[in-house]
Amino acid sequence: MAEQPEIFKGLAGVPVDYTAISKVNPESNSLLYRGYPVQELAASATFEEVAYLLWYGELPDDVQLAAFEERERSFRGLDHEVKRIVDELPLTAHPMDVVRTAVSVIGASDPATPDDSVEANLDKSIRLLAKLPSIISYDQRRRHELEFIEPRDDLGFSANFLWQTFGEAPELAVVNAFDVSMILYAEHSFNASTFTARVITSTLADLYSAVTGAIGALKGALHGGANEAVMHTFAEIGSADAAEGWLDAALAEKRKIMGFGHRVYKNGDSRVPTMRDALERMVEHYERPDLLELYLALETAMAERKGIKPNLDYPAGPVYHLMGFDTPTFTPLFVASRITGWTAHIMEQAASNALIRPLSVYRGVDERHVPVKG
Ligand SMILES: CC(=O)SCCNC(=O)CCNC(=O)[C@H](O)C(C)(C)COP(=O)(O)OP(=O)(O)OC[C@H]1O[C@@H](n2cnc3c(N)ncnc32)[C@H](O)[C@@H]1OP(=O)(O)O
Ligand SMILES: O=C([O-])CC(=O)C(=O)O
Repeated sequence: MAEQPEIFKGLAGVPVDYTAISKVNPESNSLLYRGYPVQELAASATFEEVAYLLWYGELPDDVQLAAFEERERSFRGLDHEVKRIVDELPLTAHPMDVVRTAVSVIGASDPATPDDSVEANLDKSIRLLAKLPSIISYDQRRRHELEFIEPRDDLGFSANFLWQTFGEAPELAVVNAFDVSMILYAEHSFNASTFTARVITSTLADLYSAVTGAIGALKGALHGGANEAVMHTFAEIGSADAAEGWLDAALAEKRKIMGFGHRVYKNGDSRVPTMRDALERMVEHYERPDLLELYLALETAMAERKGIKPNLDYPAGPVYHLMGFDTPTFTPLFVASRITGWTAHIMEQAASNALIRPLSVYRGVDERHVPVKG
């Protein structure tokens, strides 16, 4: 019998291409965006600066940043057509389905959709970055029978996002924590949704098609959907003293504990300490020490039972909860950030393309023949 090729299920451990956008290093537990450690960016840059860095390869100077911010702010509004189609979607639709549909509508209405020049793709990317907060806040508010709040062009990305969602001038501490989450979620090499975007781009399909596919890939609980699942877990557990018992029962049922584990990091996610600091600040701000106690109790129990550490979704979920976002809106918040990384990868793939088409090893029934009738 012919020797069977080795199969790498889930492409685990298989390098499939080069990238200059980010470097995930599990050995040093570090993450670099275009060479800069993500912790330094979270401490000293804004999310807009990080978006610029991911797309253009360098941090902007003051003039470049001012021009970039002005452009981003000018695209924040939503066309009537997008609102009309969102309004037609049932409230049973998950907010990720709403975001996916809205991006698809924007792509179908944009005359520049087939233009795959770098300039056109940068333009589409900044438009999507600017519009996603409007889409997400519009959807959360319609579910509470609240009117859409028009974007403000005197606020940065994160402050405006919070303003459009809650209709109150957000406090600086909250804006900062939200901005940190956007920076940390922005980019992570060949994760499942980014790879999906690259596969779609590799067929020469347009940027909107690639982003729509990436949103679908992010929705699943093994990827972006885990930030929502963390809050469901917390609701199920109730309080810190119930965490150990809950975990033992969940593990006995062979359940995956959402917000823990990672395909690449096996000794903790490089982004968690920064996001956990933000969580601690928010717990203090909103006076919810009980939430941090529950967070720590489950983290400790998971370390003891399985030796598995949290990923970024574990601290991000409770931060968004404290800010007042509805739980099903958490993964769309991930989209609002990751649009930067996805589109940077779409442009990188387009610039050095090869159709992505791996092989499979057939193990179905042997060749057979359709019986001749009559
Ligand atoms: C921003 C992000 O997208 S980060 C990822 C968010 N996803 C989650 O939080 C979902 C929960 N986590 C998981 O399901 C996994 O850790 C994944 C999918 C993220 C990574 O999975 P893989 O690299 O395929 O690792 P794999 O699933 O093979 O896990 C290895 C072992 O650890 C166990 N394990 C890994 N994560 C978990 C978990 N969260 N809960 C319980 N057990 C786990 C597996 O059951 C497996 O055990 P076994 O060897 O006894 O079968
Ligand atoms: O890298 C991954 O597999 C998942 C992840 O953490 C991310 O996309 O941020």
